[in-house]
Amino acid sequence: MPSADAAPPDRNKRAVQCHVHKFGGSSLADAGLYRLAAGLLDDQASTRVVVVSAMQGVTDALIALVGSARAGQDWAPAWEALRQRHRAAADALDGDGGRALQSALDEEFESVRSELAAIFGDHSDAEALAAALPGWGEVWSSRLMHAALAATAPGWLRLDARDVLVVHPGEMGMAVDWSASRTRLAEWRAQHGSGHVVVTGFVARDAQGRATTLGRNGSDYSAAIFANLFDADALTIWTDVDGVLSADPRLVPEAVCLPSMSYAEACELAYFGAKVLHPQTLAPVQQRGIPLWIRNTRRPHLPGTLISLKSDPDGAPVKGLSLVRDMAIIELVGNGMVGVPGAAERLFGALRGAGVSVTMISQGSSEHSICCVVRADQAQRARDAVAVAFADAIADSQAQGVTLTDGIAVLAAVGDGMVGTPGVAARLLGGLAQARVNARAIAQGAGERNISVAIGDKDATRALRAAHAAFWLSPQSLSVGVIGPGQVGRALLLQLSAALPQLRKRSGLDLRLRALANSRTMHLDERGIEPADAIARLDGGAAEPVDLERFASHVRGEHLPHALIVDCSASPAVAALYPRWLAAGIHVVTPNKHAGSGDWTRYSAIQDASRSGGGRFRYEATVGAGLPVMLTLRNLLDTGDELFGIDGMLSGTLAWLFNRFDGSVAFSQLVREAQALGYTEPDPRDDLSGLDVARKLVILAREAGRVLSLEDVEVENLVPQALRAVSRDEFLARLEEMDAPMLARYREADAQRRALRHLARLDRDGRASVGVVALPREHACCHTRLTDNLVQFSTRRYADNPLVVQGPGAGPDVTAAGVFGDVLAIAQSLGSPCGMPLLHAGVPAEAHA
Ligand SMILES: NC(=O)C1=CN([C@@H]2O[C@H](COP(=O)(O)OP(=O)(O)OC[C@H]3O[C@@H](n4cnc5c(N)ncnc54)[C@H](O)[C@@H]3O)[C@@H](O)[C@H]2O)C=CC1
Ligand SMILES: N[C@@H](CC=O)C(=O)O
Repeated sequence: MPSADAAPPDRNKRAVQCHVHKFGGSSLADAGLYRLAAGLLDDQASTRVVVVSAMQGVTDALIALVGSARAGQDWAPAWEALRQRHRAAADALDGDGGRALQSALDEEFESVRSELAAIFGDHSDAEALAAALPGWGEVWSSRLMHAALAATAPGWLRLDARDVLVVHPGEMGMAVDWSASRTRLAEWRAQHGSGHVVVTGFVARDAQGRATTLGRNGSDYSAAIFANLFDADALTIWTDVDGVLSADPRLVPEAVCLPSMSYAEACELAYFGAKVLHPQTLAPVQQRGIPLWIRNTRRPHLPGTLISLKSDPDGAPVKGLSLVRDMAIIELVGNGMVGVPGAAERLFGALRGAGVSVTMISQGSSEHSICCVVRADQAQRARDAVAVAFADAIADSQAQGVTLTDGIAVLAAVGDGMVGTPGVAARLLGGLAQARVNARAIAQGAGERNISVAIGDKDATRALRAAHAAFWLSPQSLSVGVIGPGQVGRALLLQLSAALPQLRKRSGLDLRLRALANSRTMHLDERGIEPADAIARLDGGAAEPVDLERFASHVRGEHLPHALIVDCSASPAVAALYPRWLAAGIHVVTPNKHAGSGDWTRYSAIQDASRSGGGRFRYEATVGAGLPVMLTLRNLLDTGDELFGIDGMLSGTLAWLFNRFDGSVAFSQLVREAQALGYTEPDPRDDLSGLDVARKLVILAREAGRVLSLEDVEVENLVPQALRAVSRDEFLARLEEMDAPMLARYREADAQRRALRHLARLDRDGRASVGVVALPREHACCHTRLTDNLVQFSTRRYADNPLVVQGPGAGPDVTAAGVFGDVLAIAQSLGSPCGMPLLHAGVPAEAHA
């Protein structure tokens, strides 16, 4: 684009003299929207210039009309439909204003009818008419906008850009003849005055005086050209998005609207696929330093994005990410190219000759190969041209050949803040690596404003989301799924709901509940569910039948850096899925004891998957609920201590029952109370049979490196034989059958001044046992309260006087707190790879209409 004269004026030094506003077709779909647009021009600029696109869909309709006329088809019905649409809008906008607007439109529609007839009849002017005809939409639109504005304030002028704007075809699209256009505008203003003006976008005149258009996206370009010609202080492009977003929000739900960016950043993003701005648009405003706002017509209360000389000074290294799909890599490999001048020139000369545009270039310092990325639809042509150019070198074996790899996309990270900031590429490539996306080629210019990575097109969305997460989200962002909102799961959701705002604020921990499942249904949510409302969703219309495979892949997602599943069920079937989840990189936290105490092969698979770089596995709450039992054991062992034995009380339910049971209240009634308080397992027989405690002992023993399984534990079962095999409901109905034997046992112990306590023991030689013991009343275990667990670790360091962990060992709240602690431990261990600031500024994309 040829240079516009005049240096950028200092626009901060004076009040706004002239503000150019541009409305796109999406903002001008009907009469109501014209009025809405007119109502937005409430700035105090002394001159307001409004550049309009055609009504939504009209340019496409005109192009289709030209196509029909060329093909000899009947174009009249479509022409009439277009006319009626404009008449209706004119009627609504200019109802009482006489016939002036209608007759002007009628006259112009008649001109279009004649032009279509000429194209249909293959008149000698047909080509020129066909090129200019799509521009009529802007002419009509300017009339409608003029009517809408005239109703709000008098004195609006209307300028047909074809009267002043002179253009000629250039290498990069239509180029402006600035001098001729400026002179013509001055003449026009001298003739019409310098009031507020409505201008047709998209249209112009060529050097021969023929009407033409600026090509696709030409209306934004027109607005920038007129901002330059009017020497405006500001240009606002009103559109249907809130501004320039950090990434395409259809692909990245987390995309944010950027408050500001530099021309250079906007240009890079525009070149690399951000649809909101065409690169050509920027040059006329950049040359005169005119600030450009992108704002949403339907949400004018939002500030939009300001594009100006300066970048946002918030220090964020990357402003936006863009993706170009449907690309291919052309690679030339050759030993004979090493150190030989001119190979690159020959290659790019060949591509130029074939009319192929190169999007990205990458060459290793060995010069052994050079690759470039081109559009897929030009790839074969590009390959053939390079093969011909290097035919002699290939014949001489100086070059090995030219390869074409299709199915490529280019992901670009753009930002002025990248200049001189170490670690940007590391974060980008680290994000891609985490999402298991392979970088096929990488390019960064010495300008350091853009890092481009060629990737497989099938990975494009995943890559974009991963890269976005790497720059915009806290590295401690976790996508969370919760299974089993029963007693513990519910308590956890409430704790999450209460703690999350503070956690986010104080420590940058960003836990997003995105999935919830019970044994029947699940609810998956892309953006995140408020935990306190989550359970209601399982019964709502958005719930679906549970499918834990889909559940896990949703939680794993692609746009959050980490994923975590919390299993609050007591299901062995769910525990069986842990190895797969961990291997897929999903962290697992659980109070479910089946994984830690179940089948040895599965236990080993879980530990292996976790150790070999998959997700992390934490299950502190399986023993002692919220007490730091496992943590204490791990610390002892990790610091070199040696475990001799473990003994104590490991059941909250049994501790509570034996603390309360004094013969005055039936044992069965106490069991029912314990169940109602949420202390028991879903089936209380797991507690009463000693199985639950046996599981805990196995978990601790394995944590200490012992190979112990449930079958190895000697277990005393308190459940009468007749109740062991019946259903859970029948067991609960017949609970009273436990009363007599338990009362007898209590009386026998009481007679000996002893108290009943349920104890677990793991010996130095590996023997494990659990059961009820009548202890002297002075024994430490008889001085516990409520659900207290008491766990004694005898070790080399704590040989004479064991280390004791004591406190409440059951109940939804304390268990949930233990689970939450594990979640936080994992989240806190996920650090930023290179410690650079993230970009938090901006309006979240969820705010988008
Ligand atoms: N209650 C307590 O004090 C403690 C409990 N635990 C453990 O916490 C877990 C939960 O206990 P509670 O909340 O008391 O049990 P609960 O019976 O109240 O809740 C279990 C939940 O798991 C869901 N569920 C069961 N099978 C499922 C499957 N196959 N798929 C998806 N969801 C399934 C159920 O729908 C229910 O929502 C158990 O593993 C228990 O051993 C651990 C320490 C203490
Ligand atoms: N039912 C268990 C709950 C904790 O694991 C118990 O009572 O200890």
